[in-house]
Amino acid sequence: MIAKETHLKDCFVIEPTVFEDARGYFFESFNKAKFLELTGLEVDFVQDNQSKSSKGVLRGLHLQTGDFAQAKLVRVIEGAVLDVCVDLRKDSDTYGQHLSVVLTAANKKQFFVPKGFAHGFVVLEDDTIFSYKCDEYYNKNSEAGIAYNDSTLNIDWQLPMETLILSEKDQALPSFKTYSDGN
Ligand SMILES: Cc1cn([C@H]2C[C@H](O)[C@@H](COP(=O)(O)OP(=O)(O)O[C@H]3O[C@@H](C)C(=O)[C@@H](O)[C@H]3O)O2)c(=O)[nH]c1=O
Repeated sequence: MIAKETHLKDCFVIEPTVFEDARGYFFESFNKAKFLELTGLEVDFVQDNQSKSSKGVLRGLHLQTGDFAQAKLVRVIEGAVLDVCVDLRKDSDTYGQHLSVVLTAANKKQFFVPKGFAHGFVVLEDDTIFSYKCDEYYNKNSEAGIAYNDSTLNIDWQLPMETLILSEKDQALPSFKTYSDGN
């Protein structure tokens, strides 16, 4: 397993060691001790989530605030996504900057999104299954988000904007400025 640092502090791209043989493959999808050794971060995951989406579905940009802020370790089990996180830590040198990583079933990459980041992904293949671990429980009242198409963030989602499929909730998310002014 390797953990690659990124330009956003505490954000890591994890590449597991994959053992292939005549039966197929095996890899450790999470190992708390190795994660600590490689990243220096101690995480205590308490909830696992899984979603399935068609090509063009965009989920995000989401976060939970306050006591329910979540760090997430995300990956793709089937299909492919462009995964994006945005640094919303006001004391961070990279506040407002984002990072995009292509996660696929084939590359088996994982993305560690720390607390204090908004997170989202766009689905690049039909029947994509997305899976992630969270270090805090879901709390509806702590949910927040930022519009995926915010002009300040200017995220390249790699698919034509008019083909994207969003939930009603995600279509109503505020701009980066509106969110930042209130938090
Ligand atoms: C996130 C979540 C949702 N739900 C419920 C609420 C709702 O009825 C239904 C679907 O929720 P959503 O539309 O918010 O699902 P979704 O848009 O997939 O939300 C997820 O998006 C990605 C980008 C993230 O980073 C996640 O943290 C999470 O916010 O599932 C839970 O019961 N537990 C959870 O942890």
